Amino acid sequence: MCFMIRDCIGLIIYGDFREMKVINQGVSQELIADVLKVCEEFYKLPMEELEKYTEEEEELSEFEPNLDQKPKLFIEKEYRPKKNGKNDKEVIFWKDTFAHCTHPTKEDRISSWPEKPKKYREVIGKYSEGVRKTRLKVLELMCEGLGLQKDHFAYELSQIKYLLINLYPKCPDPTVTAGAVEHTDGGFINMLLQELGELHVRRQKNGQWFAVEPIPSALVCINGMLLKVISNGKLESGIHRVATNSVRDRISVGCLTSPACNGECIIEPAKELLSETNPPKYKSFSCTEYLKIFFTDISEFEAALNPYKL
Ligand SMILES: O=C(O)CCC(=O)C(=O)O
Ligand SMILES: [Fe+2]
Repeated sequence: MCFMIRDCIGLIIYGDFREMKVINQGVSQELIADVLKVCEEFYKLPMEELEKYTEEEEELSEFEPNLDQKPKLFIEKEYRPKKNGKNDKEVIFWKDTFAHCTHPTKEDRISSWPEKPKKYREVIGKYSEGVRKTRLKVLELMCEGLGLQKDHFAYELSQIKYLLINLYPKCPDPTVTAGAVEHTDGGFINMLLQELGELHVRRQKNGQWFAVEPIPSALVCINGMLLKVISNGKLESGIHRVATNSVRDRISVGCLTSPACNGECIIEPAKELLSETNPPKYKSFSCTEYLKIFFTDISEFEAALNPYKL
């Protein structure tokens, strides 16, 4: 289904509203091309340069973005088989990820971003600002659709803006590797820039997977689990996975929006949505506590929500 809505943002929405693409969204095609170029150049830097951002024994699953998050690079140095927690099958993970906070784009924060490639700070700064505006708009539209105040996600709930630059190197045998195994994202919304396909999402109704074809200058929005909580189950979280390919390196850039992880932020179904006929499906919980479960329990897609279900 594809339709245009106010302010010329176009949303291409897949059946059950868990994934959609945003077009005409205020981040120009030139800027998108610059972002992909600068990300590609980043990963081509000499290893000594890249290693400035790696921390020994750091696992991707352990990261907890906070406002002071320094840039970190998670490299699959050996690309060796690991267990996929969900079904215990061995898969070779085939992805490196460079991650850092992007907003507010304060001087001291930007000074921790890479100085190389030369245009990294300028291009990523511009892009994150553009995506921030689009993301606010999309969240406002979701509020409108749900019947919430349009600033429901503003402030504390969307304090963390996190950028993930994923590199999936071309792979000799895509049948034994996974770019990303099936998962749901933990925050509210992930706005993804992808130049090549390989992203697949799963239909809730029949469990079938289908490929999300890239559209130049479109961002793919994936609902995270917390959106399910705030909407009291009305919006589903998007289950997705990434395959690898043997032809070209693939780069994707995710912009995640999550609540503050300062131990104080409380997540709960929006009170305006609750009634006798729509009682809360989740109790209130601390975002920090939830994230700990999210990063450790991968036994089910939504395992992190289990303790809070009513
Ligand atoms: O590379 C992609 O298309 C998706 C990456 C992803 O799932 C994520 O950043 O959470
Ligand atoms: Fe994801």
